[in-house]
Parts: sequence; C-alpha cells; structure tokens
Amino acid sequence: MLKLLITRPIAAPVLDQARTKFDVTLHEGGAMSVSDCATALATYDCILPTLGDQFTAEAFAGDIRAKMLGNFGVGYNHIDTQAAAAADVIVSNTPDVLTDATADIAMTLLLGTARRAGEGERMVRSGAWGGFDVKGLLGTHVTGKTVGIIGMGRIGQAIAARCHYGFGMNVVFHNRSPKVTAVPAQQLDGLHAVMAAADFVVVATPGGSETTKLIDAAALAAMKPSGIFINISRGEVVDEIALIEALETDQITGAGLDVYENEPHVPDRLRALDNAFLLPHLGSATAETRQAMGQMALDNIIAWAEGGDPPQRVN
Ligand SMILES: NC(=O)C1=CN([C@@H]2O[C@H](COP(=O)(O)OP(=O)(O)OC[C@H]3O[C@@H](n4cnc5c(N)ncnc54)[C@H](O)[C@@H]3O)[C@@H](O)[C@H]2O)C=CC1
Ligand SMILES: O=C(O)C(=O)CO
Repeated sequence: MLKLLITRPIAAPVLDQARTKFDVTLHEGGAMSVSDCATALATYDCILPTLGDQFTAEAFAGDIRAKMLGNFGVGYNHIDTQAAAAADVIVSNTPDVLTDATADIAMTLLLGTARRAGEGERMVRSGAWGGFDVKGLLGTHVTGKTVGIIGMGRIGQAIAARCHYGFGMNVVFHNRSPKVTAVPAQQLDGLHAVMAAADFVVVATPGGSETTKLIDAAALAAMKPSGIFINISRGEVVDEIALIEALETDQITGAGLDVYENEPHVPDRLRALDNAFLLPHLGSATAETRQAMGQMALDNIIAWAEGGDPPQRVN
C-alpha cells in the first residue's frame, strides 16, 4: 500500500475512505515546519497537506520519495509549486467547492464592518449597552453602494453576485487579465481606479509572490475616507502596517479581515482597533465545505495513485 500522510484531522468519512486505499499516517501537532515538510517528502509516497504547512523550495531540496501533494484548500501559496515540479511532485488543489462559503464570509465581513457588528456584540457582552440609542453605533448603509472587487475569479464573482442581486450594489473590479462576467460588472482601468471608485473594496486574489503587498499604502490612500476594506484572500496581499495606519488615522472608515500576514499572529495594534472586524480565517469553515474539500483533495490523490492525471492539478 502507498504511504499517505494527512497533515490535519479531516472529516471522518474522508479519512475512513483514505484508510481503505492507503497506509495512512495522521500528522499531529498542527502546521508543519519546513523541516517537518522535508521529512514528510522523504518518507511518504503522497501527502494531503493544508495551509500553514511550509512546503518551501528548501523543503524540496533534499531526498524526495513523495510524488503527489493533494492540497486541502484552493490557495496553495504555502507550496512552492515550481520547486515541486522540479522535484517531480504533482500538486493539486480544491477549487469551486469552497467558493460559496468563502463568498458568504466576505459578505459577513462586509456587513459586519459596515454595521459595526463587532463593536455592538462587544458592547452587549460587556454589559455596556444602555438601550436603544438613536445616535449609537451608526454604520454605513450597504444597499445601492459600489463594491470594488480585486481579483474577479471564482470567489470574486460569487461575491459580485451576492452584492449585485442581494444588495442592489454597483460592481466594479480589477483583475490581472480582462474578464467577462455573468454578473453585471465593470472592469476599470487599474487597481487604483477601483480603490477610488468603491465604497467597499473586497480583495479576492490568490496569495504568492505576484500579489505580495499588492494593496500598499498608495492603494489604500486612493480609497474614499468613507471606504471600507475587506480581505478574504491572503494576508500577504496587503501591507498590514499600512492598513493599520490607515485605520488608526481614520484615513479609511473600517476593515473586515479573515486573513493576516503571519497567521495566527494578529498584531496588537490591529486587535486594538474598534474599526477592524476580525475573523480567524473562516472562509471555507462550514462542515459541508470542509468535507467536500477533503474529498476533492483525496480524489486527486486517488486519481494519481491509479495512474491518472489529478483533475485539479496545478503544476
Ligand atoms: N479566507 C479563506 O478562507 C479563503 C481564501 N481563499 C483565497 O482566495 C483566493 C482566490 O480563490 P479563487 O477565486 O477560487 O481563485 P481564482 O483563481 O478563481 O481567482 C483569482 C482571481 O484573481 C486574479 N488575479 C491574480 N493575480 C492578480 C493580480 N495581481 N491583480 C489582480 N487580479 C489578480 C486572477 O486573474 C483570478 O481572476 C485563493 O487563492 C485563496 O488565497 C480561498 C478560499 C478560502
Ligand atoms: O482554501 C483556501 O485557500 C483557504 O484559505 C481555506 O479554505
């Protein structure tokens, strides 16, 4: 039997199925360091890793037994796919099955930030709420406003649909390449044009070297002072310090974040801000979605083990 390492406790039915087909080891201890990953690559035939596991170029530099990484997650910026290819290791991911759940979290952040839900919840829990207040915690109206989406892929378009059909919003976007969308939306000329036009900016690009600090101080400075910034992509896409400064100085009105530059570390300065609505990387976190992601990751590994090409191969 081929030896498979699964780096997190995935849904039981998927784990059970994996055990019927592979000699499975379940990694314990959370995210794997570069040296854990190097050891895993030298020890197992195939691996089902996820976010946080550091499959860097260095991890692929030693002896490699593994031939297949079936990543649990659509984003694979934690895997150096070129180093993997050079080492003859196939990488696959889990697109589509998490698109709706992640778009829903983007809307949770958009609405939660606009309507100051975090502040309100903290007020109720602390006992500080003094009753209905005609001027208390006034937020930003959402219906009919303009949303600007950065990265109009699967998730970006699902967010656009929710904004347009659900909230009557006008949709503008910036994408690396020209894009025709089913949802009525206008592709503007450049990132800063979208930052400036939008009441709500939502970032939905992949992470990785091409998008690192795409949202820098200058991009944030292009936003309206009333603007609200949402990130569900990867923390590294945003200059976190520049964002904190924009929030501290009320250069923008608020930010809703699901992802951070150095997860799980969230800077104290960010946690201290009332105008930041912060979630712990919950984009795909529904039971149904996480099971579907596990199944897709495993199906790709099975396809490879049976001699086929994994359907969601990325390198
Ligand atoms: N918060 C969470 O839990 C989750 C986060 N994600 C993140 O969302 C990302 C997007 O996922 P999908 O929509 O499925 O991917 P996708 O590949 O369908 O969409 C990405 C879009 O970004 C565009 N893009 C890439 N580089 C760009 C750049 N420099 N400037 C502008 N546009 C650029 C691409 O052309 C594409 O249209 C994932 O790679 C992952 O990092 C995904 C799922 C859950
Ligand atoms: O799939 C991803 O890329 C995530 O961030 C978690 O689902």
